Amino acid sequence: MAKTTTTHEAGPPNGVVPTDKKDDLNWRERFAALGNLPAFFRLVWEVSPGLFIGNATLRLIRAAIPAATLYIGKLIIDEVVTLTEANGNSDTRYIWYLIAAEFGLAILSTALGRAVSLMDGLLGDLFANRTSIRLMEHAATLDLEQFEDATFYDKLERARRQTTGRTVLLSGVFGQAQELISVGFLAAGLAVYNPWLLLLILVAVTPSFIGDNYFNQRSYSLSRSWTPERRELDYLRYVGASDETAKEVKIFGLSGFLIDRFRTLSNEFFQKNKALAISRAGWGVLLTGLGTAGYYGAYVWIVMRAVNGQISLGDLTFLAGSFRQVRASLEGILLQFSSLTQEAIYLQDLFDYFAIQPSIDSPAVTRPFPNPIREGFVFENVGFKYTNANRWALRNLSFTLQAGEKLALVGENGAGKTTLVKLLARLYDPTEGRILLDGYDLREYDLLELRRNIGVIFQDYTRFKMSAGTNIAVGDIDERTNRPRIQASAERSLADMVIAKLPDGYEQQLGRSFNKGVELSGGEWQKVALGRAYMRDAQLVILDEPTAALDARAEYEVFQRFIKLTEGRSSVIISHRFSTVRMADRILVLENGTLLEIGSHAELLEHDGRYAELFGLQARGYQ
Ligand SMILES: Nc1ncnc2c1ncn2[C@@H]1O[C@H](COP(=O)(O)OP(=O)(O)OP(=O)(O)O)[C@@H](O)[C@H]1O
Repeated sequence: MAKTTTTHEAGPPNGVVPTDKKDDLNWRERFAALGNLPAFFRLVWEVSPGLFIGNATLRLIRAAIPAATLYIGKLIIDEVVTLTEANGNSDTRYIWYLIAAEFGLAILSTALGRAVSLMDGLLGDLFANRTSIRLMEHAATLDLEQFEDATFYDKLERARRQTTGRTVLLSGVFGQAQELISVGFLAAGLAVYNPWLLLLILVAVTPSFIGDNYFNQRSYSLSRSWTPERRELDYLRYVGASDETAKEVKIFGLSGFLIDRFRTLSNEFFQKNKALAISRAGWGVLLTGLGTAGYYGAYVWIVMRAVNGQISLGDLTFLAGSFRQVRASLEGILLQFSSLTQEAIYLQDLFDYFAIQPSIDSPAVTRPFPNPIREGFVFENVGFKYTNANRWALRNLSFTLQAGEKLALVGENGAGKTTLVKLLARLYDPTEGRILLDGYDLREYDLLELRRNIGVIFQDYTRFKMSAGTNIAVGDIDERTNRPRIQASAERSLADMVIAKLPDGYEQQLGRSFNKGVELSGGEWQKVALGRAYMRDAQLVILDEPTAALDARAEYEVFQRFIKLTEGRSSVIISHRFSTVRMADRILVLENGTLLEIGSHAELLEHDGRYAELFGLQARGYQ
């Protein structure tokens, strides 16, 4: 791959192409999305059954409070009327009990409200952590190729957003259930007086419900169809204001260009959103106006009945209060319902992401990994094409990497060297042909065991913003506390000299993103990354140009040591420096994804083909 940077920094994804446009969801799909709720609750339950049950119980109790409070209010007013009529000749103890009861309910309601939001918060945090962990666990199982696909990235980004936003759904659904039960109590009270009142309420709240649903659907469609652009916005924000890119942004004066692009994109989104928000607000006023009219219609009816002496003053306050509450709660429930279906649809993105399955995996029955490797790796007519590419990155490739052999790969940029290495480590599987290890297809071995036996240091290795010691230990992370081993690896890769100069030595935080972090030079980073190759007891060690930033003397020394220290083990070295390449037992020359020549340095010079030509070119350059 023609790369312009040498390292892979932990930044946001780039590469923005249109994604799948499943943006217009109808009612049926919205209801179907509610089907995600049971799975969601299973996840919440797994997080903490205790908090789950506690939350549900407290909410149930709280649901009964509004109806009880209103009813006690009615009793108080009726009692006041009785006491007034009795002209002070009556016992007032009863009314004090009633007031005490109402006070008790008010205190209970506040206490329960606090307890419930505390539990919501705790559950939400636990859920967010658990989902983030699952997200990372799942990402670890997926194919490298899936990460290079823009549609996949959109899914991943939507899923990532789910990890933090789902607390809203959590309290939303619990709150809905609580409100529904609460409405049930109040509605029962209303129905005793007149069931038609309930029908009137339903008619009054329906228009605004339909309106809200419609607008929620449109805003979901808008936000979803804008996923790629939002990713681009994130990316622009990152490139425009990050320590990683600041150098080039300044030198090339890119900030104007980046800001213009950001402004154009964000403004376009803002305009679309604004249009939607304005029309939503306008319709909202009209439709809720209808609801209000319905409410006052019923209110007039209740007041007239009280005036005519058909119901008591207490009944009047109870009915008017119940009516107002039922209407507000129903409106809330219906409103919440549409945002609930919306949340449930977003949830679909999370489950979609978890449903993605890797295609590169271990077979059900695996073959024991050879230790030691006896015959080596055999490429049999191997061809590979990247999914999104229309040309073959490798084609008709047949050769053997013998056990214990040191093989160098040579070829121009884009010839397919890195791709070949990725096939060896099963980051991809061949599109055509097969790769055998000791006579059996690589796909027959356990994937993790294969990877454990292969150590690769890529040219775009990751500069982890962690300690120097950890940056070496990632070569075999289980050994991260094994300081002698880390030190031995550092000595072998010449990183020990780099680390000796750091104030905190192996504990030194690297990279400037964190407090007290120290930045290394390109060559120093490479020496640290090279240490990873020595951490692992791999049978095949691959170095994909990890020495490009080293000075000539350091590279020579690194490879001298490498050849000596990996004695008896197979290795593959990719380098554009022929002084390094010639140290290998054999050299494989790739051109446009095909094998041009293979042989030892002497043989290839003798052959006087492309290798001899390139070698001569570089040698002359030094004369
Ligand atoms: N992830 C990818 N998706 C699509 N095409 C890719 C991908 N990676 C590499 N390619 C293409 O495959 C071809 C071979 O790339 P590869 O990285 O193997 O070359 P290379 O020989 O290692 O090059 P270099 O010397 O520049 O590192 C190139 O044409 C490149 O554009």
